Amino acid sequence: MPLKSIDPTTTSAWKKLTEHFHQIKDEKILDWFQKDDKRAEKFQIEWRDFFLDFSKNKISSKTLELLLSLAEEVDLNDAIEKHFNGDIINETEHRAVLHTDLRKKNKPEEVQQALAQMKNFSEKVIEGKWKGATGKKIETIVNVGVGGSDLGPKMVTNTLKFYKNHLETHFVSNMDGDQVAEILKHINPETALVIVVSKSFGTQETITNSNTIKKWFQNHNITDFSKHFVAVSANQEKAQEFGIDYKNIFPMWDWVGGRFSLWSPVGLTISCAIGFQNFEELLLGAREMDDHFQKTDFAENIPVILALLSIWYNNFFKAETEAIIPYSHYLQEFVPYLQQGIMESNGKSVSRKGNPINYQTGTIIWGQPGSNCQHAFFQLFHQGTKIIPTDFIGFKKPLNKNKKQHDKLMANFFAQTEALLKGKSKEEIAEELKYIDTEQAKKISPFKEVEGNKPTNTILIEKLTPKSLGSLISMYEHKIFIQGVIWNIFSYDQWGVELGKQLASKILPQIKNQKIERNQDSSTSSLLKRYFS
Ligand SMILES: O=P(O)(O)OC[C@H]1O[C@](O)(CO)[C@@H](O)[C@@H]1O
Repeated sequence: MPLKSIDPTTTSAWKKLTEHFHQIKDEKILDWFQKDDKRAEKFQIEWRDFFLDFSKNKISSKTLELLLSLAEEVDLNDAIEKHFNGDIINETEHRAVLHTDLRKKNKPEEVQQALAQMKNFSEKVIEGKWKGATGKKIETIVNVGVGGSDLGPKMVTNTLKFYKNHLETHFVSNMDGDQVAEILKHINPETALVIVVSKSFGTQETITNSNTIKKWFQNHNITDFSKHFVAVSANQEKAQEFGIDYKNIFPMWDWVGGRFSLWSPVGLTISCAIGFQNFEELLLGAREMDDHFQKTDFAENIPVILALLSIWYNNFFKAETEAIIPYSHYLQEFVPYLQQGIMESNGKSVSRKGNPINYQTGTIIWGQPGSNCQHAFFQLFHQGTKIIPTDFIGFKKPLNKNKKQHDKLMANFFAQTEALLKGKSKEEIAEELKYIDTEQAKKISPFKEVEGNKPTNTILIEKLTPKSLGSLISMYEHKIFIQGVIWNIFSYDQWGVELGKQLASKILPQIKNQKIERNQDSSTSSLLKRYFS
């Protein structure tokens, strides 16, 4: 059964939220804290090794109640059931959306087989039993893919660097040949293994980069590609046509979207880099979050609460962006990964009935690890004019036994959400400036004022492990789903991306033939002329 199509703005919850917004939009979160010493307790969720504090938001109990009734009115429960049941909820591609099946307890037979194949392969590579064409052990893995076939494996491999074995890992994704050239400069073809990841096996970037690497092997007199190339694809035929041995092809399925695929054989590089057991832990963490999402009341449900808060800011406060700030340097690639997940999924403007919609959907996601970003863009958070709801993600325990330094990092983590909440008042500034000449103090005082009242969520996790990372990724995956359901859009297609691909395929022959096509806009034509000259 397809998802229901309910325009959220026609629900009574939406109307009530609109009225409610006008009543509370200028209130100060800090005043609410002062009036209610139980506020933190009211707006927090403890789940396993996760703790979510969402009390530093522009919400009252009434707001939460109305947001929860919005979820009920659009029948989120029905959507969750259809999602996990494997109904065709990706209607425009006529597909089920079942990345959750890759990590559930009783996995489908084909998934079990693929996992066994991954385990066997990664163990062979790690233990040095997989030999290159000249008989040497594999030392370097090169993952070739783009979008979901790159961002997921790259993010997890790099985030879990602490758990990595001796294998060196590289990721080639860009059409820009400089990326692959720089990587090939530093690796030995005799000990390199390439994992070509492409669900379609037709993506220009991936095929071009793979061909470049093939040539590089040939230039080094290595022609037995079966020892140096494996592929992950839903298009086994095309992978074989490319020259990959059929025994070296791992499956992918049309019911797994590229940006949700790291749990499948797309995660083969992860499994090689951190070992299959850790890969299984990652799946387990995701499964536990799936269970939490599926079975917990909305009021206590982490992904539901995060999704509703985001809708509150996006659609009522008209916030245009949302930031995600992990206080762990290991999570450097987390935001670029989520940018694809969130923006490719929910950057849509047509309802599930096919009509244009007149309200905002997908938020713009950005961010970087703290504390670096405090010295980069946090000034704009504190004193800029924009509202930027932010998720702060931190870990209680450090991985590299340097507790003192971790305490300093975490002091910054807690201080930032406090500063964003409290700001700095005129009175506090006057007190600070009392020893300065009064004229000068008066002059600089307005520049030092910090308004505060900026919304944040704090997600505090016990420790960065494969399992907790699995839960964290799954948490955001479900947030994407919930928001798509409420916004009444299709989250699992990406037709917009196709247009650029089509136009590039028209421009390339013009470049090759140095000949401008007639029916093209004059800007593109003149740019091409300049490129030719
Ligand atoms: O795995 P493939 O088929 O090469 O596709 C790569 C990426 O291209 C897209 O289709 C569009 O950017 C993504 O959704 C996908 O992750």
